[in-house]
Amino acid sequence: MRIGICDTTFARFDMAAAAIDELKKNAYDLKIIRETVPGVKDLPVTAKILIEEENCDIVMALGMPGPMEKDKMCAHEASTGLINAQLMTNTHILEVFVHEDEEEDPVELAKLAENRAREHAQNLIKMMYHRKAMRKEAGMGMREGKEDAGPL
Ligand SMILES: Cc1nc2c(=O)[nH]c(=O)nc-2n(C[C@H](O)[C@H](O)[C@H](O)CO)c1C
Repeated sequence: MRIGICDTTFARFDMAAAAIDELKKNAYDLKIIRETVPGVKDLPVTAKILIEEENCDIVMALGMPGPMEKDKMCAHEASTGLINAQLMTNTHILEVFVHEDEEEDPVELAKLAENRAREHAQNLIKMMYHRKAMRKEAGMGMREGKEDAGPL
């Protein structure tokens, strides 16, 4: 299994390291290919290159949009790009974004970034190895990085 990881220097936390650690703890036949780029708008092409040129079976794209309006616009553009890259390649790219203004306290923001990266890595494992486990969570209000919302 070849897993692509792309992340940014703009982010203020090394989410890729957390995701890679989580993947290695939960799966064994992994080859992880990591590319770091400046920011979220560089992630779509990087993910597509990981799929098409590095033959990755799935990709995690990790980034941190800043708090300004222009940052949120940037994140939206990046998300659209990531969706296009998935459709063009018929390959999942898990978008793992932590917005800098999701938490006031930098300690809490770091915890959120770590947890969200790890929980998306766990999702990747389920998607690639344990699809039944994913199915069991349908409609359960699952969230990554914070408390699950839970089912209605
Ligand atoms: C405004 C802006 N905001 C962000 C951001 O919030 N998070 C991020 O990761 N990158 C941002 N960037 C940089 C772009 O994503 C990209 O790196 C540059 O436009 C170079 O292609 C830009 C230009």
